[in-house]
Amino acid sequence: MASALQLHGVQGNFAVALRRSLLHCEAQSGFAAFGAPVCARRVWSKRVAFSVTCKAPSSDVIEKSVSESGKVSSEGETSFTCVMKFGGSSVASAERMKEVAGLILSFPEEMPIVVLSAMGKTTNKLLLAGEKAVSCGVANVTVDQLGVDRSVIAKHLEELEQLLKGIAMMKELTKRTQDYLVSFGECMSTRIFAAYLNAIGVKARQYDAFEIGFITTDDFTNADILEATYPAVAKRLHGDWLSDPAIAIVTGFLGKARKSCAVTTLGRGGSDLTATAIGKALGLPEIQVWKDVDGVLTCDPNIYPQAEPVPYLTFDEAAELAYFGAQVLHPQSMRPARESDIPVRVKNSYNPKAPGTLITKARDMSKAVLTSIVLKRNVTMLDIVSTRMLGQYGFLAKVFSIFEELGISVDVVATSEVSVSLTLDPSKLWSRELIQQASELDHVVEELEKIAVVNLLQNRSIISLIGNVQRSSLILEKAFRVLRTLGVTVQMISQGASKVNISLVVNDSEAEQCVRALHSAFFESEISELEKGYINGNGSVAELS
Ligand SMILES: Nc1ncnc2c1ncn2[C@@H]1O[C@H](COP(=O)(O)OP(=O)(O)O)[C@@H](O)[C@H]1O
Ligand SMILES: N[C@@H](CC(=O)OP(=O)(O)O)C(=O)O
Repeated sequence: MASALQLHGVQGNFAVALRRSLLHCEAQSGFAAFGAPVCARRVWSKRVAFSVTCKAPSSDVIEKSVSESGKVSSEGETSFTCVMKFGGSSVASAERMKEVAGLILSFPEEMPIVVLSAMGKTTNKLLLAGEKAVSCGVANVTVDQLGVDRSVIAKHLEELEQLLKGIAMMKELTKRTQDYLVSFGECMSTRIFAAYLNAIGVKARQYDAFEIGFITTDDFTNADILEATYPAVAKRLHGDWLSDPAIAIVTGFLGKARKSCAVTTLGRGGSDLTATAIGKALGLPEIQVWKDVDGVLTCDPNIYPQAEPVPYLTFDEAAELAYFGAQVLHPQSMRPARESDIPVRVKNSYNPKAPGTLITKARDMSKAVLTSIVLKRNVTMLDIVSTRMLGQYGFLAKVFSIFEELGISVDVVATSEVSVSLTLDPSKLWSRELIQQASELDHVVEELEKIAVVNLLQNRSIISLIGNVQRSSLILEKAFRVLRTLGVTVQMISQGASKVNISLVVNDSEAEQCVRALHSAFFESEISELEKGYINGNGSVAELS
């Protein structure tokens, strides 16, 4: 290992620290304004050959676990330089896979660990196939188009067929079986991609996450990664690299349940979390998530196509944005990156030159007001008013203990001495089902009615204003002027717990119009004078009445 360090003339620890501080400077100073962050990466890569081995921040963990295997020196070095995650939209077809391969190879200085999602909408198709117990058949076509031998996935296609027959016979699809079923999507996309890289002469090795140490809870369809994952994954990837270097192609989204040892999934969009977890495990200098948009945008482009990329975000902003419904990032994906302080770059695989979004621990907030607007639809809200007199202590404790007993998580909360309004989290599959199951909601209400008068309000939306809450007066003043103009009544507001988010609850039917008008007011300077008008659904400006 020492020879690698001598060869490049850079001490591993120093290399990581230097690259991190460059990224930090970029976030603090808006360095990207002088050129895309990718340019900064290239400059850096030229100055310091980036195949340099580097000591990872979590090296104490790696050091211990890997040295136990006798495969690595006590330095705990790794030669992977970054993790690159490509989502379903990036690898939707054979053509796209070729482009992604070209993109990876366009960074010759990088030795990436590549995390892949299932191709295109495969996960949805598998879920549908599970429901209908019929086959989806997308993978065979791709294999032929890439010139990859069908044997690469033949075993999986056979198994999948058997599984679907079994489901059809049993007429039952449990969450555990559902996870096993959708795992075929990632298992096949990674095998196809690795085979393609090898076929074009680039050495690649495929890994199933559940075979290399991704240990999770047994919460099928929404499992959490357990701490034991990090040393295990580091040991395996690192050890393999040392004995036989190759680009690693890892299945996103999947894990292995600690108790049952069955395949689990990390919740929809979970490959982002796989990528950040690998970044943390190996202490890599950067985590890249490649999407089909130019980074994290000022709002969902499906609601408002004029949404703009946000160049810099903090982990806190990104986590809040993801938690409150921005599909672009998995809700838990920022956790490993934040814990190990590894920058995350969100890039567009369809437009690699676009700078994307750089997510770091801190950024220059001196000019920041609003960063992004996020909408979470189909939320259930509860107004709970104590039946006791004023000054009743223990009321909130009782309310929340009921939610704890019933295993329901709560999003936004606003309280007074004798009442509490809150929204129920629809992001987890089980709670989505819960919300749909009137009988279970009735049960919640029944329990709460023992201590309070309860009003159940459905079809609500949470609009989250992510940004600099230090400027909350300005944000609220602007936001409420917009909403007043639209004639929208805000049913709940929450600010305080989070330093980067103000949440407003409105009716579902009004929410999209509110987001468009708020976007116009906060992000489009030429029409930001609220008094002048507001943005209609089609993007035109309407006069105020
Ligand atoms: N604030 C936002 N910024 C960027 N994209 C968003 C935002 N909100 C919603 N999206 C949607 O998220 C999509 C990207 O996320 P996702 O589909 O999970 O990507 P991938 O499958 O490539 O990982 C975009 O195509 C866009 O439609
Ligand atoms: N394929 C899984 C996991 C994933 O992360 O997908 P994507 O990266 O395409 O959002 C899903 O559709 O949820």
